[in-house]
Amino acid sequence: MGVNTRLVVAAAITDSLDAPRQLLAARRSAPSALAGLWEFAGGKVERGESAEAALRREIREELGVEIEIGDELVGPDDGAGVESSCECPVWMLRPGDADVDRLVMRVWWARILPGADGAAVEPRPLEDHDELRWLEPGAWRDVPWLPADKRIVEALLDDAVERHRRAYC
Ligand SMILES: Nc1nc2c([nH]c(=O)n2[C@H]2C[C@H](O)[C@@H](COP(=O)(O)OP(=O)(O)OP(=O)(O)O)O2)c(=O)[nH]1
Repeated sequence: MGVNTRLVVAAAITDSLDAPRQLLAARRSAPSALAGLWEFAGGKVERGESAEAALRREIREELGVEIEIGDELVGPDDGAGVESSCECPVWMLRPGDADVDRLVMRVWWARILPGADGAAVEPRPLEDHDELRWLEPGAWRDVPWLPADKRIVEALLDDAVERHRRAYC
C-alpha cells in the first residue's frame, strides 16, 4: 500500500505583513515527544476543508484570534498528490511509511486582526500550547523549534529581510 499524506497548515504570525519584526512562537504541550518544543500555530486540514479555512479554524481554536492571511512562504518540497491543496511545493515534515502518514506543511505569513471595537487582541494558549512568545528582531532562532521548523525559520528570516528592503529602501 502507498504512503498516505496529511497536510498541516500553519501561520507565521507577525506584527506587520509588509515589514515583519516580531514572530509568534508557540510551545507545544503534547504529545510528550514534542512537548517543550516551539512551533507555528496551526494543525491538520480536515477532509473536504480548504487549506485557508483550516488555518483560520486552527488559529481560532488554538489562540482565540482571527487573522489576516498574507503571502505564502512556499516550501521547496514536492507537493504533488496532497489532498485539499494546490500541487504547489510544500515543507516536508515527516517522510512517512506504510504505518505512519507522510506529513507536509504549508505556511503563510499572517497578522492578528483587531477586535470588533478596533482594539488589539492578544493571542492566548488555549489548546495544544502552554506558552506563547513574541520573538523580537534578532531572536527568531532563540527558542528550540521543532526540528522540521528550523529551515522554515531561516526562510522566514530571509523573506523578512527582503520585505524590509522593499518597504524602506
Ligand atoms: N502545527 C504545527 N505542526 C507542526 C509544525 N512543525 C511540525 O513538524 N509539525 C508537526 C507536529 C505534528 O506532528 C503535526 C501537526 O499536528 P497537530 O497535532 O498540530 O494537528 P492537529 O492540531 O490537527 O491535531 P490532531 O488532529 O492530530 O489531534 O505536524 C508546526 O510548525 N506547526
